[in-house]
Amino acid sequence: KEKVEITKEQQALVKSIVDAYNRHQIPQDMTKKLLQEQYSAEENFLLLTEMATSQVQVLVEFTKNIPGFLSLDCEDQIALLKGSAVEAMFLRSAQVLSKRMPNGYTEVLKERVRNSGMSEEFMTPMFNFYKSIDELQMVQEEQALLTAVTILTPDRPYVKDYQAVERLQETMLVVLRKLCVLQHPQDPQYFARLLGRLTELRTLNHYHAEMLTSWRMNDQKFTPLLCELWDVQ
Ligand SMILES: CC(C)NC(=O)n1c(-c2ccccc2)cc2c1CN(S(=O)(=O)c1cccs1)CC2
Repeated sequence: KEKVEITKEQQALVKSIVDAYNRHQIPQDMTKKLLQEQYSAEENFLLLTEMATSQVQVLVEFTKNIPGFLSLDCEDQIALLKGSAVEAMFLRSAQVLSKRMPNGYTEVLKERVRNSGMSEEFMTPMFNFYKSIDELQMVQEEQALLTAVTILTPDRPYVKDYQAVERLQETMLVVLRKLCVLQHPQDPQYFARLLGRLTELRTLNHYHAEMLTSWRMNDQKFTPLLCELWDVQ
């Protein structure tokens, strides 16, 4: 039986990342707004725009707290944020949905997302992803570390110092694997399943790019931040 030990410094690393992850949550009132009275597709779209824009700001703050991130080359920091923003948004969305919310809230939230002018063809992969994350019932340490691992993916476009990013990601993966072994002793495949979600997440990048071009409401407006991030308009 493998004896898994988390070192003091690894504990400190997890603590700083989880604190950052909890400090930088999307304002609850935003998700509550989605739960209030019946909205039209246009209003749902606007709410998602607002939430996604807020999520990008939250993502930047969270990323700055990943130990070692700010020591990376500045242009690589931008390349990592730009390259992981969509995946981080879908991961955060899945984590919002897998939270224990008062019964019925989750369904209402899903209904609003479904009725936001998005083409049906993207609903299936997106909701399949949400379901596969929910099934994992991740604890907050795993959620925070998985988000950090996603951001620190070295093979994003325009990353120059691949090795530096790979070293940081490796540090996160070593700790995440230990946490999974300790948290899910009965499921030795848990860590592997967690990494499998990252592969599924990458496929959503492709759908997202098509989503943007195929948005049914032709007069939809994204915020300047989202346009900058996604190279649209
Ligand atoms: C929690 C936040 C980050 N999630 C969010 O904004 N969602 C959610 C979502 C999922 C579960 C619960 C609550 C919300 C579904 C979708 C988005 C955003 N995108 S988007 O960024 O492409 C977009 C931006 C503007 C128009 S469309 C479309 C799909």
